Amino acid sequence: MTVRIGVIGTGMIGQDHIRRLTHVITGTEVTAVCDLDTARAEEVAASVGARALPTGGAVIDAADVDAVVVTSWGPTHAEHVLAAIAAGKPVFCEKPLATTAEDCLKIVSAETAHGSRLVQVGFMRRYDAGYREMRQVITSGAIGAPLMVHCAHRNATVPESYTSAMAAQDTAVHEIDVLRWLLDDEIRTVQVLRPRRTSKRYAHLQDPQIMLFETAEGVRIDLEVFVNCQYGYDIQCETVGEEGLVRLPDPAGVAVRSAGRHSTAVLQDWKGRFENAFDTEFREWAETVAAGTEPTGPSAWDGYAATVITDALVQALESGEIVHVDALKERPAFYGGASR
Ligand SMILES: NC(=O)C1=CN([C@@H]2O[C@H](COP(=O)(O)OP(=O)(O)OC[C@H]3O[C@@H](n4cnc5c(N)ncnc54)[C@H](O)[C@@H]3O)[C@@H](O)[C@H]2O)C=CC1
Ligand SMILES: O=C1[C@@H](O)[C@H](O)[C@@H](O)[C@H](O)[C@H]1O
Repeated sequence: MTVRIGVIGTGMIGQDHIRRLTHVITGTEVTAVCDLDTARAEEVAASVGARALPTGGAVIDAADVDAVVVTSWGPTHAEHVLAAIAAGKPVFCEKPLATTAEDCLKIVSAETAHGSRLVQVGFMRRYDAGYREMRQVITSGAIGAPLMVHCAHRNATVPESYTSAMAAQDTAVHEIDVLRWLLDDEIRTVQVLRPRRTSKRYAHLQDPQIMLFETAEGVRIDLEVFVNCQYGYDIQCETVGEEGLVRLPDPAGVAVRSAGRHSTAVLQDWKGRFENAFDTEFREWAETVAAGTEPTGPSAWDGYAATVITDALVQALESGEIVHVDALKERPAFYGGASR
């Protein structure tokens, strides 16, 4: 069976996912798209033989759409995800699930009332081969109980519209999800340290930031977010346990020896770094849609937890204090039972 997909939002990542669903993944086709920029939607639709429809609602309700991909701006996600649940259609929503915890909870309630999972959130790092292997090592017990995790999330540059709060909402949100999943643990406190600001970027921006987390099990996590590091896109993660450690590999690249130097290239953006992860993410999601089974990736609950924790980080950035993530509710049985 070919899964017929409707895509809401044909901007940067929407176009990348449409390419993926058309040319990389087998068993999927994009049949309908929409965008506020109708000319862009028409152009993208024509390039893959799809129809451009006027609104997200029209895409969701279309008879030739079996499942929906939401790649519009974050504040519009909740509306589209809720409409897809009301239509009983599987929906893959790029991060964030919603920009407020309240909207995330509306989605959780709607999905729970529907009675089975329909929503998957686009936290693609769970599909990265390195993170998957790291999780296997941790769960196998090979390094003993995890004690500390050291992470870095560096982007070469960001546009001027990027704000200090986005270091949590847009960037660290990926670590928040992948760390909860890696450790099978919940983040309970957060703190943000403000190092000297880089002079290479905008005066309004606190960059870099050091985020500190403590989990329910007492694991301490430090995360450097530096979104104007200049030299490239660099993701680091090292988990230290009682009996050893496991470190994320750098992406493979040829080693060049020339002019007295031995070097390998550093990737420049997330598209290249996580390309294989995005492919696997969509392949596995489409398989569940084709089989009529529940999605197995990050759930609406994970989307909710990520939003609550990023809210706490923004509060911690402003106050300089340790913030307890008290707002996070207990995970319902529908999503796998009580979190710690
Ligand atoms: N997983 C990841 O690593 C990444 C995820 N993202 C997420 O993907 C989403 C989209 O980001 P980009 O593609 O970078 O943004 P973008 O601005 O390039 O594209 C968004 C598109 O959505 C359209 N749009 C906005 N509201 C709409 C609505 N109600 N109906 C139809 N179209 C609408 C806009 O006109 C625009 O063309 C964001 O939520 C972002 O956080 C973005 C980059 C990487
Ligand atoms: O999701 C992403 C962007 O929105 C964000 O701006 C970047 O910092 C992340 O590295 C990327 O994965």
